[in-house]
Amino acid sequence: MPVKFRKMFGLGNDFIVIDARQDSKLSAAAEPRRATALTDRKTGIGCDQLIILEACEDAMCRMRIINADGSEVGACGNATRCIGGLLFQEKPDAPEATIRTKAGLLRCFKCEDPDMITVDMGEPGLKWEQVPVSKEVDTLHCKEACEGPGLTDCACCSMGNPHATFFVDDCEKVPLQEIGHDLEHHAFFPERCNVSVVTVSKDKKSIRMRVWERGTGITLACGTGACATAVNAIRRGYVGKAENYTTEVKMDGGSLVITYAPPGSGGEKEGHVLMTGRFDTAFTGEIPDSLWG
Ligand SMILES: N[C@H](CCC[C@H](N)C(=O)O)C(=O)O
Repeated sequence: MPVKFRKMFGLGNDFIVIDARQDSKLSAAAEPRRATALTDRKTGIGCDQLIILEACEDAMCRMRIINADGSEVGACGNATRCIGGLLFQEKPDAPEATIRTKAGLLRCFKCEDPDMITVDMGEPGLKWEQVPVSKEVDTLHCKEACEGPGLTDCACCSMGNPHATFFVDDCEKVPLQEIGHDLEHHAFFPERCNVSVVTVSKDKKSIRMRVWERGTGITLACGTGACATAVNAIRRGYVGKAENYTTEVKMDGGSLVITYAPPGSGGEKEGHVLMTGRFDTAFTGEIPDSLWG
């Protein structure tokens, strides 16, 4: 029986989704050899991440995230919106959609626009050991990894996966394709990292972001990266109470609206990161036996 999949994407960040909730044997897709065969854009079906849904006792599903290089990781914001949308299509009257990942339990909420989802991405990890980075530093101002043209100023945090945000005058000019791999693998990041180069708009209402993703390379959008960028910009005071701790993160594939009211700032969700944006389903298909092996 051929294995079915859905091709979904969030702002151009694209996913092969395999639903193993009724057949746990399909979790075999997570094996690195099979995962990389599927994600390969030349010889496979092609995607940034492979997403596997599994049955879960304390959530509507478990979501496993495998990067294009076969590495399994803890969080994927764009995929979380896609799976949240899928769960609401299955249960339209559910007040929320819950997804368990390696990083924790995520709650998704419907928006007025049926193609949009809001996700409570939980609390960012702000301590050096939470990111993680290799030594005790102030994660808001890290000089250690600033090795690249124009990179002098980095802030780090975890969204269930490690992120480095480089604030620069003009992120369009950063040669991310050339320097992304070395930054991802910099010794300062013992679990590697996702790298964003960002420029805050003059009116403080938005942030332009380009991203090199751990285990995948440059993508059109990164949900957890947009969250990390907004958290680090708010921590630095580039966006604040006047903007209701909300900013728009503009990526190559489109924008996400992120709210992060820091602990003690008031508000029912203070300390949590809320991400709102589109999700799309492109098509469904069957995996050729040659790729499943
Ligand atoms: N490359 C990331 C996983 C996917 C994150 C991204 N696609 C998102 O939307 O958050 C990592 O290794 O942590």
